[in-house]
Amino acid sequence: MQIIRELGALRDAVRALRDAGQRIALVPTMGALHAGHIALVEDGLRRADAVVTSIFVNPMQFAPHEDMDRYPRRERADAQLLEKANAAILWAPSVEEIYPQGFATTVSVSGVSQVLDGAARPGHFDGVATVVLKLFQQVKPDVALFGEKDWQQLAVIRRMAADLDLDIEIAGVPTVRDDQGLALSSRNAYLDEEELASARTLPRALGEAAAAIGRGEPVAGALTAAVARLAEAGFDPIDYVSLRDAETLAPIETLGERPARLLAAARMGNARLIDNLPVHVTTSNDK
Ligand SMILES: Nc1ncnc2c1ncn2[C@@H]1O[C@H](COP(=O)(O)OP(=O)(O)OP(=O)(O)O)[C@@H](O)[C@H]1O
Ligand SMILES: CC(C)(CO)[C@@H](O)C(=O)[O-]
Ligand code: BAL
Repeated sequence: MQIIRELGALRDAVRALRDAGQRIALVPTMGALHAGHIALVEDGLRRADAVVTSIFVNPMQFAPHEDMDRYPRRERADAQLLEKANAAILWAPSVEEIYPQGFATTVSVSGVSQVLDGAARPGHFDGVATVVLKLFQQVKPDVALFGEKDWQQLAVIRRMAADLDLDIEIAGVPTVRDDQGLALSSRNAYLDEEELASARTLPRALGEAAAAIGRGEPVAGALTAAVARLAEAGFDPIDYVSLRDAETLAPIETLGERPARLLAAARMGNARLIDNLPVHVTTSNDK
């Protein structure tokens, strides 16, 4: 695996892959890699011949009070994991390489960027869209893979790709969870054992609410019960637990024809955690 830090070298390496007839997948990350990231690389290798993984802790998507400075950084271990997963290139640029002096452009996807995490973290998705479009321009992948754990991010990127006619397939990869259902996340490293145990209430509360709504119970009651469970487990603040249209993220009060998603964000200790699940109508014949 090549580790590349400069744009000129990246362009040369990508061109060489393309000249060799290879289809290219891009997996953008912020590093501190875990099995969720590796699932993206593995899926990339099923969809393309060569995977480029980027590691870049993007200052533009962090607010000044957020955890940019203490975000876990462990490039050496990350490189070993990627090598083992058969990634072709690790693209690990510096902040100056991505945002040189004078950088002045922002990509802003309205609507889907402004609700939920976009409301809780103003400007966050502008930072994500801007850096992802830059990564797309740098690597020019055939396909780019994103985790469903960050469901809203995936929706923002799909919207951007459609709106800007990007000729790149955007693939969502199912959330990888630990054996008790907690979504793997680099920020789980901020939790001690006790907090980790409490954090596992998040997928359980979402699972129960999704099942209740699927059975036809009132949405508002199911959401209120989930919030109460999270509060009891020690989540504070609970930014949202909300039923949304899976694509537009518009609020939903009753299940209809379009796919629905239940999304939540809440803080446990020093970690702000997010999670989401699909919500399907079930009948008494369903298991
Ligand atoms: N558990 C997971 N399952 C599948 N994909 C994941 C998982 N966790 C992260 N990803 C995906 O990996 C990509 C890079 O995410 P990122 O580097 O921010 O990791 P993270 O674990 O989500 O970190 P954070 O704790 O900062 O949210 C994103 O597309 C994200 O959705
Ligand atoms: C997509 C991304 C790499 C952009 O910085 C980041 O938001 C992430 O890791 O999910
Ligand atoms: N995984 C999303 C990146 C962020 O929280 O900034």
